[in-house]
Amino acid sequence: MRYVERVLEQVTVEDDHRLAHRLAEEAGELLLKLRAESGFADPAALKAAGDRLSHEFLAAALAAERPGDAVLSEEGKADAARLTAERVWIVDPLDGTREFSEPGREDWAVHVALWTGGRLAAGAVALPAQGVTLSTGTPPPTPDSPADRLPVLGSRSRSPAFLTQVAGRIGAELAGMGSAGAKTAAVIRGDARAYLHAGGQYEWDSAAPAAVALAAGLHVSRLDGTPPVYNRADPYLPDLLVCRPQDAAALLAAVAEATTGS
Ligand SMILES: Nc1ncnc2c1ncn2[C@@H]1O[C@H](COP(=O)(O)O)[C@@H](OP(=O)(O)O)[C@H]1O
Ligand SMILES: [Mg+2]
Repeated sequence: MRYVERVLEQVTVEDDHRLAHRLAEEAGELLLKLRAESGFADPAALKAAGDRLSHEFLAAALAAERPGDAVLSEEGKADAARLTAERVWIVDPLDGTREFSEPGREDWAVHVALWTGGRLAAGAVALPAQGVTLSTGTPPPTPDSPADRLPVLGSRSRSPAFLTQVAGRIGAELAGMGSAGAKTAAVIRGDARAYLHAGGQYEWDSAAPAAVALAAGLHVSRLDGTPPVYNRADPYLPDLLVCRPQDAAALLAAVAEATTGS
């Protein structure tokens, strides 16, 4: 390949950070507009329309901007090419779908992450109703000494009971919030002590939040302490811990205690 062609084709990791940020933000703008125009009279229709609108935008934008890359999306799971692809975008067009359909709630997100070389290389979590997008290109600083008595966050609708016990182990209460992205963002910004999830989830729910949290220097693991692995044949990834590194050992020990009784 000639030098000029090679330069023209080269996509840097900075470009990927920027693209993740821009696409998550633009999908979020479409979702805000949809929410404003549709109202909340038919929550099921609003959820379905939001999922579809954001998925179609992201799928078309990724096909145009990165035609050689594969996509794993909550709304388009059947792309088998991803299993042999070098670069895979892992996308949740609307995370916190339930909260998106409820008036006044800000705990919903758009997730865009890039997996390559066996790891998450870029990602963005847009929180459109909060006017914020967190991304790996410019990871936000995490406060060194967050305020005492911050809650540990879990699913608003599906947190298993043992997570209350786990939060108690570091002297915190478990509070409910929608969306894996919104909960992870709250930990990054110092508004919560940790995000704990168990009982079921998929790669698209946690890939972009994990990418941003790792870039911000936080601990991200499964509840058994191992790193989450992305772009597997079965995208089921049922549990997650995001916290400050200094809280990880106590939280993981509390999970082990609560789940094995040891
Ligand atoms: N037990 C479970 N099984 C499968 N998915 C789950 C789950 N609990 C939560 N999730 C998914 O994880 C995301 C965050 O959940 P929550 O808001 O409850 O914390 C949601 O994604 P979607 O909103 O994209 O469906 C939700 O569907
Ligand atoms: Mg989701």
